[in-house]
Amino acid sequence: MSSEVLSITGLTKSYGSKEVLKGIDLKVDRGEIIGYIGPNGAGKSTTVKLMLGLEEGYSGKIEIFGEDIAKQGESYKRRIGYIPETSEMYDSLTAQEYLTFVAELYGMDYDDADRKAKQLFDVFGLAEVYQSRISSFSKGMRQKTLIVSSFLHNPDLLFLDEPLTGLDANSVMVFKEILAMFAGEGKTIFYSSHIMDVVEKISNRIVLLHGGHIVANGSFEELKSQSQEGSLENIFNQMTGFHEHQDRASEFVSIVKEG
Ligand SMILES: Nc1ncnc2c1ncn2[C@@H]1O[C@H](COP(=O)(O)OP(=O)(O)OP(=O)(O)O)[C@@H](O)[C@H]1O
Repeated sequence: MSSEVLSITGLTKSYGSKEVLKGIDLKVDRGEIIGYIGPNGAGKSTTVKLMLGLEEGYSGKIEIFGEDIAKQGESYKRRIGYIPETSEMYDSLTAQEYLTFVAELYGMDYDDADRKAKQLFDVFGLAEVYQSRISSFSKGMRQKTLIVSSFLHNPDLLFLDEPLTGLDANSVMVFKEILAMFAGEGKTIFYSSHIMDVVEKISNRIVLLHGGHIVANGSFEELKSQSQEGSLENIFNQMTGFHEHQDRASEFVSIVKEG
C-alpha cells in the first residue's frame, strides 16, 4: 500500500478575476502532521475546501487516498475529519443531537456514535452538558464539541483550521498530545493556524503559502537553516517580506490617540 495520502498537482483557483492559488504542488504521507501556514487571505482555507469537495471550479489535480477526487464518489469523505475555521453549529440542538447527527452523516450507527461521543465528552470534562443545548455553551465548550465531531468516526485524514480557538491551557496540552498520538497511529493531519509557536512544535513539516505559491516546504529545522532566523514567527515574517510591525503598530496607536 502506498504511504501517500494526499497529492496536489498544479492546483490553481480563481474567484472572478482574482487568482488565489497559482499552481500548488504538494505531497503528504501517512502519519505526517503538516503545518499549513500563510498570511491572511493567502488561500489556506480555499485549499482545504477544495480538498474536501466543498468548493469547486479549480484546475490541476487533487488525489486523496490515491484517487482523483474529481473522479471518485463521496466515499473518500467518510475517512476525513474536519474542524472548520468558522462553524455554523446548530445552536438549537443538544451536543448529543448534534454529534450523533454528524456521526450518522459519516455512516456511523446511532448507538455506537452516542456511546462514543458521550465517552469523548467525558474525557474533556463535559459529561454533564452532553444533553444540554449548544446555545448555552462557552466558546471553548463549542470548540471541544467540534473536536469530538471531527474525531468521532476515527478518520484517516484530518483537516484542522485553527483548532485551539477558545481552549484553555490544560485542554491545549491534552489536544496536542492527542494529535501526536493520532499521527503515531499512521493518521495524517493537515493543521492550519496562525499560532506559530504551536505550529513550530507540533508539525513534522511546515508548508508556507504566499502570493498563490508554496514558498517553503520542510521541517522546522530545514526552514531555520535556510533562512537563518530563530523562530517560526521570524521565518514567517522574513519569507512573506514583512518587516514593518513596529511602524504599523506606532501608526495604529498614534491614530487612536489623536482623536
Ligand atoms: N467564496 C469566495 N468568493 C470570493 N472570494 C473568495 C471566496 N472565498 C475566498 N475568497 C478570497 O480568496 C482569498 C483566500 O481566502 P482564504 O479564506 O482561502 O484565505 P486564508 O489563507 O484561509 O486566510 P485567513 O488566514 O485569513 O483565514 C481571499 O482573498 C478571499 O477574499
